[in-house]
Order: sequence, then C-alpha cells, then structure tokens
Amino acid sequence: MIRLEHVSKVYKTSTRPALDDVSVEVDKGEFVFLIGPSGSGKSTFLRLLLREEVPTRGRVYVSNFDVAKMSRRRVPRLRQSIGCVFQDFRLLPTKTVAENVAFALEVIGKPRNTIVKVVPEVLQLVGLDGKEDRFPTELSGGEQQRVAIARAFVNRPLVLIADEPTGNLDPDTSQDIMLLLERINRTGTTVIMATHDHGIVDSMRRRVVELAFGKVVRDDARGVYGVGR
Ligand SMILES: Nc1ncnc2c1ncn2[C@@H]1O[C@H](COP(=O)(O)OP(=O)(O)OP(=O)(O)O)[C@@H](O)[C@H]1O
Repeated sequence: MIRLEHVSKVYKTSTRPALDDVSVEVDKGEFVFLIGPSGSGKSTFLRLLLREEVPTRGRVYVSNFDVAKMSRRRVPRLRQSIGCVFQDFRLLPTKTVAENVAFALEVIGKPRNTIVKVVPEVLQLVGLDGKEDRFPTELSGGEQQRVAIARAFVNRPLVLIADEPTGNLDPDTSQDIMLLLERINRTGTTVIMATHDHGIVDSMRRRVVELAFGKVVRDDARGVYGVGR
C-alpha cells in the first residue's frame, strides 16, 4: 500500500536531511505508529505521502501512485485516497458538524443524494448522531476530533494519516479516539499515526516505526514506545 525506497529529504533552507535514506513498506490494512523526538522527520514522512513535499532522493509509492514522479494534475486523485486527521482538528467554524463532513464530499463533486445518505452513516459510526447540527465551538475536543475523523473517513480512503490526533486530548478521550481509529482500521483502511503519546503506543502494541535524525532506527511488529531507554 505504501512504500518508501531510499528516501531522503533535504529542505532548501537546511543542510541536515529531514529524512535520510528511509526505506519502509506498509501493507494494506496495517496500523503503524510513527514515533521519534521532535524534529526527527515524522511530519516530513507524512507530507511526502501526500505529495505536499517531494523527496530529494528515492521513490514514494502509495497504492498505484508513484507519488514523487506523478504529474501535478493527478495529485488531487492521490489526496482523495488519503484521509487526514490533525492535532488541531481543523474544522470549518462556520459550518455545522454535518456540513463539515458533507463539505469533504462536495469539493470532490459527489452527488447530493450520495452525500445525504453517507453523512449520517459516518456520523453514526463515529458516535455523533444527534449532534449533526452543532457548530464546532459547541463540541468538546474529543467530539471535534470525531468530526475530523468522520470527515477524513467519509470518502472511504485507502489510507488514514493521523498526525498527533490525541495531542490536545485528555487520556480518557484519547483512548476513545484510538478505539475509533482501530475500528476504521478494521474496515481495511491502512492507518499511519505520528504520535508522542507513550501510553497509547504501549497499550495498543501495534507496529512501531521509530525515527531519529531522519533515519529509521527501529521497526517493531508489536512495539512499545520506549524500548531500551
Ligand atoms: N518546510 C521546512 N523547511 C525547512 N526545514 C524543515 C521544514 N519542515 C521541517 N523542517 C526540518 O526538518 C526536520 C524534520 O522536521 P519534521 O517536522 O518532519 O519533524 P517531526 O518529527 O514531525 O517533529 P514534531 O514531532 O515536532 O512535529 C527538522 O529539523 C525541521 O526543522
């Protein structure tokens, strides 16, 4: 599903590589934690998958997309197959819960009858039925993240990228969000989650890819956060 082959990324304004000869393969349906200290390259890794950056060297594949080489014209197609969730939720403040989710489908031209059918389904999946007419400011942080997950998942992406999705949430709410991401993963969606949350990584025992100074220093099938330290 995802393959990085000898990928290096050196930003123009920097001499040190943000990623340094990284090779990682992720199969369809895997759940992968991407960990490492601040500045180790996690966000760069995720941005390369979305073609928000291009590698300085190496190849990046997502599904059938040769991400680094593909034409700019095809980038929207790539991004439609990847859902994204962030630490700061990034909801549209003037739209309701249902409108935020519907908007993700409107911008890719889905017909109205599809939208009115699938938005309630996905809001039920994330446990927000009954709250569809609320605005983001009328929701808790955990509920806002559920909206963001619904929006990321409503188009049934092949891959869900989550960049510190629990970074603004308390431990109990974080656990609930992880249960939801696990449920989405069980539908066959590949999940890649960058995190600093030791508790979550240690409790879930999923694959852990650890970066340090842009290199992969550990890749454990059922890892914990802080092995050997
Ligand atoms: N747009 C950019 N231009 C120049 N340097 C950048 C850019 N983005 C990231 N970097 C540098 O690349 C390195 C890796 O950064 P990256 O954001 O990928 O790390 P990270 O592991 O996601 O960190 P954090 O956990 O703090 O989000 C850092 O040294 C950072 O300063």
